[in-house]
Amino acid sequence: MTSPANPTDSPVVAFIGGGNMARSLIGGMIARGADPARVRVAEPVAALREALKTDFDVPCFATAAEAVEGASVWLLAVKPQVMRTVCGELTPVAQTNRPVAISVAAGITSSQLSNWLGGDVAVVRAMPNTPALLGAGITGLFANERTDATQREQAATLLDAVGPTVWISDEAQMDAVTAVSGSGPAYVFLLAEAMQDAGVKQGLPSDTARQLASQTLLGAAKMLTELDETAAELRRKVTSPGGTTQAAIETFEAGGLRELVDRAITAATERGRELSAANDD
Ligand SMILES: NC(=O)C1=CN([C@@H]2O[C@H](COP(=O)(O)OP(=O)(O)OC[C@H]3O[C@@H](n4cnc5c(N)ncnc54)[C@H](O)[C@@H]3O)[C@@H](O)[C@H]2O)C=CC1
Ligand SMILES: O=C(O)[C@@H]1CCC=N1
Repeated sequence: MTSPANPTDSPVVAFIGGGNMARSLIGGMIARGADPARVRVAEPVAALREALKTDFDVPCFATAAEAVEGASVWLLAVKPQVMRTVCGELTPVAQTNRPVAISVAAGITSSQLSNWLGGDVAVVRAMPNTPALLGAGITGLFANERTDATQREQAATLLDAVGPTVWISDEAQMDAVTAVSGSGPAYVFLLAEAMQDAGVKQGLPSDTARQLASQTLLGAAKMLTELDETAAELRRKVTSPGGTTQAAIETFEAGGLRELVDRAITAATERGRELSAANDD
């Protein structure tokens, strides 16, 4: 988080839900200098509250109503399936205090969130990912028409603490953002698992295979983000004609990797739409 000249200039942020995604965001914010006293967390699971207190020294509460006391920014980080109930608990205070509600929930739309919080509420949808924990996340953002410039700035500043942010002007695209970058780390972890397992099958010790696969993914990601070359160009530079890479790439292409990735991302995008539809009246 950008360090304000006076730490009390930063808004008090209430996290509703202290699970995996909240933990990644809180960890990233604290590592970048956010004041733990200005981050409040509602989490019903006592063990998760204890871990958040121990690791980040943030005040934790069993209920959402306690956590939002004095908070002008709410970060809703519960599962899509329980979002409506959680918003229902917060409706009176949302209508009185007029916070900006930032939701990281997949699929749930800004109009659903605004309605569930009593109507006419400033809502920002954010789709971060778990590399946020290491400050290496990326977040897609969408703001509804009720948000003002200060609230959009607050949302962007909060998420900028854990990696770059990208504003989306068409809310319908948030499901595609979710499918590419929200869920994306899991695809990379799946690839890492498969590379490690295949390396072990070819005779490498497990630790060695893990180190080789992990550092290769890190190095390739650094080239993708730091060099001014496309993924296709970088791939071609590894692929010597008639060499080992060509043998592997041809196997991937023959196996339909591109179509498989397309089908996977289409399925994730559609699941986002279903999560929204399942929560409509
Ligand atoms: N895990 C990920 O990589 C990402 C998750 N998201 C979104 O983040 C949200 C949370 O996902 P995860 O952190 O993975 O799930 P999670 O299950 O780890 O965390 C949700 C937490 O909410 C708590 N909770 C349930 N009812 C509550 C209530 N009434 N008040 C306060 N807290 C309550 C649960 O005890 C749980 O710890 C989801 O909506 C998901 O779509 C978005 C981007 C990436
Ligand atoms: O799997 C999910 O639904 C959430 C949203 C993006 C990553 N995890």
